[in-house]
Amino acid sequence: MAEKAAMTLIGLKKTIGSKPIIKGLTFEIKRGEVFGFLGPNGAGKTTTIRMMVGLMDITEGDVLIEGKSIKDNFKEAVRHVGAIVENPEMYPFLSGWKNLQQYARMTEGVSQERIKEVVELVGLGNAIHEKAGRYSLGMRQRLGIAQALLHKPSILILDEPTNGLDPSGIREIRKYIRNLAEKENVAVIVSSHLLSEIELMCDRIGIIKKGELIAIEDVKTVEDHSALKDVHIEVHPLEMAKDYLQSEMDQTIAINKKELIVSAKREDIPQILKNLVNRGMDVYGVRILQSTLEDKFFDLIGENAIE
Ligand SMILES: Nc1ncnc2c1ncn2[C@@H]1O[C@H](COP(=O)(O)OP(=O)(O)OP(=O)(O)O)[C@@H](O)[C@H]1O
Repeated sequence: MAEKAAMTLIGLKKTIGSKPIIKGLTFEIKRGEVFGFLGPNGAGKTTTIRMMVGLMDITEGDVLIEGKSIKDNFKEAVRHVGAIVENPEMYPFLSGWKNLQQYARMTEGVSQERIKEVVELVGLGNAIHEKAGRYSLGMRQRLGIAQALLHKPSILILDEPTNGLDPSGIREIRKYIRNLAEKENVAVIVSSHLLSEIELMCDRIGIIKKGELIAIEDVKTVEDHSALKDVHIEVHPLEMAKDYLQSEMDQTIAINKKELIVSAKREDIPQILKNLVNRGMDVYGVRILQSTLEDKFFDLIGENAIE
């Protein structure tokens, strides 16, 4: 999986007029990982991405791509980048295949073999021979990704790739993005203002708010079985269960409507339930509440997520 950094941001800043838009971003993205760049509208994702790909001047700091500074060594640096920042340009009256060939002609060293390979990677199959103008939004996105991959970049940057897609389109894009991070060992950066749309495709998510990076979260953190969790137990009689567990477990137990809320480790739950049942109490249900990445996201960016 993840290895050396494909892209490094060092104290990246952007000021427009006298307004600081990006206030010093420092982080790195490794090959083989899908990195989510998440933040509410106006947080500064597009501005950062435009600097990452050289579409906008950097006010201060730098972006290194495969170790090359985009400021000092622009040509060498952007050679490694494939990106879709605005809607991918394509000729609607040409097939997807012809579109790719057209593009390949303008790009150095792209073989016919490579075109076949990228079509395979994004799963366009036979649809590649249909006119691009008839493609669904999801298919257009995939053709755009194929195009961005032609020159074998080590970083692929997609600004809001799930925007406007329906749930099945999002599922498809997710599958192909994961697939190409693994098969092509590229670093993929996807931006979004909706956690739910990118959570399942990312290895890590960087959260940006008002031009600052406020957290980087591992998405696939292994569940910690020794951590205390709020266990909600629907049991009858409630008071009897409460008294029993309080004296037995020596801890405060809360009551929420018909449920007890016990703070316990996962491994202790079976014994707690057995004890209740053995003492003649009826257990109707058990739920474990754990804080999700979503809770964390809202905690971090605050209630006014959309500003
Ligand atoms: N040319 C500009 N002049 C002045 N302010 C700008 C300019 N471009 C962007 N901004 C401001 O910079 C901030 C960040 O914008 P940016 O488009 O990068 O955010 P974003 O996170 O990509 O949001 P969205 O999801 O809405 O695209 C916003 O407050 C925006 O108004």
